[in-house]
Amino acid sequence: MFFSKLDSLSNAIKLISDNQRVTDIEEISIHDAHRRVLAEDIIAFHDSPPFDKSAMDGFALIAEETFGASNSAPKEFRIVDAIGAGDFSSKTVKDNEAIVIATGAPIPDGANAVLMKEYTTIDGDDLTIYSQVTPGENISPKSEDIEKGQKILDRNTFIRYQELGLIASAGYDTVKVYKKPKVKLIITGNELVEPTKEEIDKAKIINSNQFTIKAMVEDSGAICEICHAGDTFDEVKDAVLEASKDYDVIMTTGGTAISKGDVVLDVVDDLGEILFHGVAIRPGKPAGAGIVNGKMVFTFSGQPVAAMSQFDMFARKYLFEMQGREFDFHIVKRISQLKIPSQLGRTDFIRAVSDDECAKHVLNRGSGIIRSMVEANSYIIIDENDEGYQKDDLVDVVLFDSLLW
Ligand SMILES: Nc1nc2c(c(=O)[nH]1)N[C@H]1C(S)=C(S)[C@@H](COP(=O)(O)OP(=O)(O)OC[C@H]3O[C@@H](n4cnc5c(N)ncnc54)[C@H](O)[C@@H]3O)O[C@H]1N2
Ligand code: MOO
Repeated sequence: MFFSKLDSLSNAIKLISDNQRVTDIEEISIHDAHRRVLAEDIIAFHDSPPFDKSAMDGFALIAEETFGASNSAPKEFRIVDAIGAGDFSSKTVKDNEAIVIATGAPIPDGANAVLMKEYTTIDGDDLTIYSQVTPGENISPKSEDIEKGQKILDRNTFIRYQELGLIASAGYDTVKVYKKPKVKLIITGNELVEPTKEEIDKAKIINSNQFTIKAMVEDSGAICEICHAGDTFDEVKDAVLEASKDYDVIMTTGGTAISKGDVVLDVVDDLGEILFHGVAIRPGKPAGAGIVNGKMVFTFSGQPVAAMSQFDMFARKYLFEMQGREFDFHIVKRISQLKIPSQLGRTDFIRAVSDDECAKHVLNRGSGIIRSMVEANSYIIIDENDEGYQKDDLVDVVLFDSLLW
């Protein structure tokens, strides 16, 4: 595998989407449904509010009886009952009568408005009012928020806190959502060591990909378990085969290039089918993907920045769409503060610091410079048909924040 022919980024993405799978559906408590994706339409079981309710603390009365009331022309009413939230009154309000009512309590029969307490004085059961109200004033009508039987949310809606409130008010204590995909992250490389404050042995490298890629998986709504395989064909093969039985998606890092020991794609080829290996992108050219046991396998580079960029280019969309959630890069236009050279026929994802107007790419662009990803808040994307940009050209930018689950 010598990368003599590279797939275009768009073709590689298409090969993945042609093999898109969706997770099963599970029914979970609404307590656990925050940031999940609905796998059913939500049809309201109840009206909300379920009755005409008072929006203020005050007095339920007949609006027409208050007409003309003012500070200089107060009017007198008689208090005949009092209700708090959770109570209701069995009395019917008649002319010149009022019922003390709390915010949230049901409007009693006969009344058609609530006068706020601030515009009244009380002496025993005698109420003096100093303001008029119009019919319907300070009443939240039944079903103004949700109507029983109405479809209030569509399948595939992402459940934020706002949707949770609506779903609960509609009467759902459980909800059907897409299962979180289970991802096995297989880290290859005998040179890798765990983070340590001690001196690191010669030729060893701290395994940072296990942290970045796992976190990116979790940032895409999925669950990630890590395993460490060695570098040999058999070790990687065992790990991939095992993972393909119990996990929905497999990701590997390392061993994607062409030197001895870069066995990952050989394993995919042996166990299943390679969809692509080698893409006209920078960083991350040796990116690959394949199918083993019906499961998507993403093979990322060992180089930390290449692996993160490859995840963004290929895996994020796959994980989102597995859970019924659409994903596309949200491109915004920015003015490039620097000249950016690129090569025709290759798509570049260039780390950049962008604000509301401008983008400035990070100068140290090596695929091992994790700090460049930390400094950056965005990618400038240079299409394969562009040869780069001059200073002050408008460029396509994707903000990292727009990629998150
Ligand atoms: N002759 C060629 N050589 C290379 C090519 C090429 O086209 N022709 N492509 C280069 C590109 S681009 C990349 S990217 C890398 C990809 O290499 P591998 O995927 O085979 O990765 P490794 O060789 O295993 O490791 C590369 C580098 O990354 C470090 N590494 C590996 N795993 C981790 C980890 N879990 N955490 C942190 N760092 C890790 C590893 O120690 C190496 O330093 O190939 C180029 N070569
Ligand atoms: O992606 Mo490689 O890291 O382009 O050098």
